Amino acid sequence: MQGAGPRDFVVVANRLPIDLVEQPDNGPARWQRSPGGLVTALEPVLRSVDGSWVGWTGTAGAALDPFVEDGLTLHPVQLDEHEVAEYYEGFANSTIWPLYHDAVVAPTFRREWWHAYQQVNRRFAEAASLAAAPGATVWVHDYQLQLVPQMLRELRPDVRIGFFLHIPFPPPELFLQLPWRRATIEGLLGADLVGFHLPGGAENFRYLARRLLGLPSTHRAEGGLIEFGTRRVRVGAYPISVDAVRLRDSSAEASTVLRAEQIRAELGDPEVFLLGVDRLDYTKGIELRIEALRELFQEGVLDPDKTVMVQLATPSRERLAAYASLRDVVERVVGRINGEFGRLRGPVVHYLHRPVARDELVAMYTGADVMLVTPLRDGMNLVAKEYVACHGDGTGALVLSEFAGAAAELRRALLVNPHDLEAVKNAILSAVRFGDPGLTRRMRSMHDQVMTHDIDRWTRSFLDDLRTA
Ligand SMILES: O=P(O)(O)OC[C@H]1O[C@H](O[C@H]2O[C@H](CO)[C@@H](O)[C@H](O)[C@H]2O)[C@H](O)[C@@H](O)[C@@H]1O
Ligand SMILES: Cc1cn([C@@H]2O[C@H](COP(=O)(O)OP(=O)(O)O)[C@@H](O)[C@H]2O)c(=O)[nH]c1=O
Repeated sequence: MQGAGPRDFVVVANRLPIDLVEQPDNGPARWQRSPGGLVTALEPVLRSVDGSWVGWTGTAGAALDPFVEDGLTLHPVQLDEHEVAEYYEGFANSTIWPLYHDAVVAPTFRREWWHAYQQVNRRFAEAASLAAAPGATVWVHDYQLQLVPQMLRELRPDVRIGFFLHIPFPPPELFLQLPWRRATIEGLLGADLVGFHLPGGAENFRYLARRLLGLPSTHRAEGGLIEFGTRRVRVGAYPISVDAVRLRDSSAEASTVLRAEQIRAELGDPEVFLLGVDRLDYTKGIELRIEALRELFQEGVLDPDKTVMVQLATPSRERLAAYASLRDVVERVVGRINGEFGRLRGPVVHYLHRPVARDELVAMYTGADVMLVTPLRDGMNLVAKEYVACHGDGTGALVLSEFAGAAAELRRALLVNPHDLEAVKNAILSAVRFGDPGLTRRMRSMHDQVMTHDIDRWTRSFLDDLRTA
């Protein structure tokens, strides 16, 4: 293991894999795993190549020197309070995040947020430039850092730059609303390879490069490269995945199986155990799946005495009004269903508004009969793949929104349009037909898909293409 000096491989993402979290009692701040699928996916990648990771600590405050933590070399990027408000909460999460997720909440366009976004992207590019050895490969991630590829190329023409977008890349009619649309496409074109989860995102990007910048692409047969000045930028689809072997193996461990049984017992040994696992985000469709369950109880087609749902909802972007009001909505629907159908011995929906550790999560996946994944729009949704990886024996059922990137691969899930409440209800009813051989076949086929399309394959396919781009 080298120290914190320049490396041949550098990951650049908005967040480090660990966050510095203030303690409520004014105790010393503690490091804690950062939320979200990007960290789940990239941590094993970085460990396998002994590179370094450039990112923010999740807290406004003083600059920290690079350091090594749990075997990972981390280069913290500092943000002050103002930048957290304007770059992270503003441009990243109140402009780009809603715009790229079908505008399910109206995006806000503010010039001062854009200026903060440019300023912070420049800081990340400078930090990446310091962290990268001559000729290094630098892999930039996600919507918070779309300008970094171009800025880094200006600073370090010697490095190879990949960019991967973890959220959907929107259709042109939405993207064109962005006042800084040309600068955003130019920023991304600083990369040698721009990757998306789905072919549709790659197509949207090629179309916009042509329409906004007049840049032609080569024919598909020649790779659909965008010709940008003297360079050719490769664009492609690389659906991200999970550490499938590890999940399969840990779900089969005796301690996990025992914990899964204990969880069911703690829930009162229900006949049906439904599970939801999300960041508390308005894109995830949490409230609508609980409403579907309530209607099924109300109509008498599902028995609340024999059914329990666990909904995990990690706190996310809590200072933003859209997230605070979502929390109110979710807590209201949870209160309503429990008020109407709960018993003295326990609620029908157990709602945990805090992060849950990986081991406990794997035990929940293993024990749950039905996984409910109903986002209105989602780049991929690793939770769906994690559940499938934990059910190699063909047990379980997955209700999955058509609007999650994962639906493109998990075609044998019980696919639903999450805007159609009756469809969600029907899918839940199909999922609880235990003993139906059709359900077993579905789970086995999806398990094979996830085992053969895992995180290693994603990493290799992106980095191989970057190497030859
Ligand atoms: O850093 P936060 O603001 O707390 O948000 C957490 C992460 O959320 C998003 O994750 C996405 O990446 C997943 C892996 O590719 C994908 O499965 C999911 O559909 C996306 O929503 C976000 O893109 C990350 O940058 C955030 O760190
Ligand atoms: C609630 C919860 C989740 N996790 C892990 O977080 C990620 C979530 O990734 P996904 O792609 O589904 O969505 P976002 O990136 O959040 O948009 C997944 O790996 C979960 O296992 C967790 O570890 N603990 C939790 O409590």
